[in-house]
Amino acid sequence: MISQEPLLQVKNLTKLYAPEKGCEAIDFELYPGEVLGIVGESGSGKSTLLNCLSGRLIPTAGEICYRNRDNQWLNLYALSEFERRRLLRTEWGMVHQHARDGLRMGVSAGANIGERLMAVGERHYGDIRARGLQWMQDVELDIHRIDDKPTTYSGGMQQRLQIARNLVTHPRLVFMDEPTGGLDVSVQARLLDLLRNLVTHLDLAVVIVTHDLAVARLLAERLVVMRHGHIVESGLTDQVLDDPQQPYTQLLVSSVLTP
Ligand SMILES: Nc1ncnc2c1ncn2[C@@H]1O[C@H](COP(=O)(O)OP(=O)(O)OP(=O)(O)O)[C@@H](O)[C@H]1O
Repeated sequence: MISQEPLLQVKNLTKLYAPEKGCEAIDFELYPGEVLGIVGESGSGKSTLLNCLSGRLIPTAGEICYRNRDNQWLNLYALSEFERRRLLRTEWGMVHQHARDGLRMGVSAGANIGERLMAVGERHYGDIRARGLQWMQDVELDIHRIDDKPTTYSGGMQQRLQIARNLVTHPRLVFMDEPTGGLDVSVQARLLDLLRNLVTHLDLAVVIVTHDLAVARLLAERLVVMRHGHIVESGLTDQVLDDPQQPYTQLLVSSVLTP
């Protein structure tokens, strides 16, 4: 359900490494429960934008405002780094393309899920363990492997674990960077199905970066198309993909451009 007040407001956001390298003058709003896809060819600025949005890369100009659980508007880069990190652990989640960037590989799967709960103040070992087991089930991981380290998991399993670790604290907003990239096609399809169900079931707001338009079509309600650091087209996913207005989007959709 999309409510009237946005969760995130992005105004004139700019982070440039060189002319047209990075992102420039980005404006959009994200509503609760909405999945926004950011698509574009390699080097168009998708990751730069996502890193700014998720509080991990300080922009050169512009503002990102987030409405928190207490209904207060926070200006992301007016917060201290400590407060931004706290948001990422509590109200937000971040699913990286490479699970090793989002997991602690040296501790068990159960600890990977449990430490997120501890970070939001849970202390009861039995409860933390029970929720770890439940989440392993929810992402279709074998619960008998809860004490194994992620290094012994396959790529697809690691990605499921990373998703469980992120969602266990019931974030309101999750950033995803190519969450199915680098996986086998069959593993990708099952993971996408799982993600779609979780996003709907938990009513999550998501910003997802992908160069795969099939992933965008399946998960995102709305798309922004980036080129050379700018948004060249945006709108409802079906509209953008079925009836692209801009020549660049037309090329992208007809797969003339390689990712
Ligand atoms: N730390 C950096 N220093 C200098 N230039 C950078 C840096 N990070 C990214 N860039 C440049 O900014 C541009 C946008 O990069 P970005 O990673 O945001 O693109 P992308 O759309 O996410 O690409 P991909 O799909 O390949 O990940 C590229 O030209 C890249 O080389």
